Amino acid sequence: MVAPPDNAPPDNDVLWARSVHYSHGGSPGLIGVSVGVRQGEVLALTGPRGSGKTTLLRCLSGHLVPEQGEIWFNSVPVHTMGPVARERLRRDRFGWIGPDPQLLPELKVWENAALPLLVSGASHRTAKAAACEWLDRLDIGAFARKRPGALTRAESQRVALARALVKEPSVVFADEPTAPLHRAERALLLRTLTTAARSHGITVLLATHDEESAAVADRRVELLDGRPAAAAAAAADGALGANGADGPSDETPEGQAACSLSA
Ligand SMILES: Nc1ncnc2c1ncn2[C@@H]1O[C@H](COP(=O)(O)OP(=O)(O)OP(=O)(O)O)[C@@H](O)[C@H]1O
Repeated sequence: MVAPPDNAPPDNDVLWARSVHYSHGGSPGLIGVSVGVRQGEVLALTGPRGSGKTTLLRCLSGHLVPEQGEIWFNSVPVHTMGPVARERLRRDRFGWIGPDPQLLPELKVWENAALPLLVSGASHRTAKAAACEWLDRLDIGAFARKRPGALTRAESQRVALARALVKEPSVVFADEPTAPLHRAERALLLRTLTTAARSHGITVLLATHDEESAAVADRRVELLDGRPAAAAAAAADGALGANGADGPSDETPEGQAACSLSA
């Protein structure tokens, strides 16, 4: 049997990143971030506005290609994939929900929820059945035949959640999904997301700057100024010296690098 290379990602991490760097038109977005997520885990990415949460989600989900570093999904390198393969990966294995539901007003609610299946070529009947099942689970089945314009913001966000879950993806990326909601609605959406994910073995990466939202996660990773919070604090203290903030963690084995982000 051939031993895996030393730099291979751990088998039990569904998503794994090492020393990811990304800048937006020259201004740093991520500086040497490493993280691993296990299958079925709900991981909160926390940190203040502008700390790099969205940029990290977009790198992990293949929307953005890191300038340096590695991203692996189920031991397959994402950082070396071309745009078509990344697009296919996103379509087939990932779900996404952001702060804005972004429903198509001309489609019925069930059609919005079924979109990921419809664009993948599923039959109308299969897509409708799956969408209606998720809408029922999210307690909005009664709106299936309405247009999004008839829904409240909270109901629309639940449709967006149904759309993210309808293909039962491996990973759901949730970028501040509760941002537009009141407190009670926030709790309901998060409970629904985590219950659905846990019952279906779906991994969730939840970016949030809200402490109460982060509390639903199994584990959390805190970012500050595009770095792991601890590294950012050390850099601010000048404690990292000439190596720079990402120097030491870049040199560590993967496990240590990923764990350095764990709470
Ligand atoms: N498209 C962009 N162009 C230029 N700079 C950007 C762009 N997107 C993000 N940035 C910058 O990158 C840094 C990280 O932003 P990011 O959106 O990833 O943080 P965040 O923690 O998700 O913040 P928020 O909670 O406000 O969305 C910030 O300094 C931000 O201003």
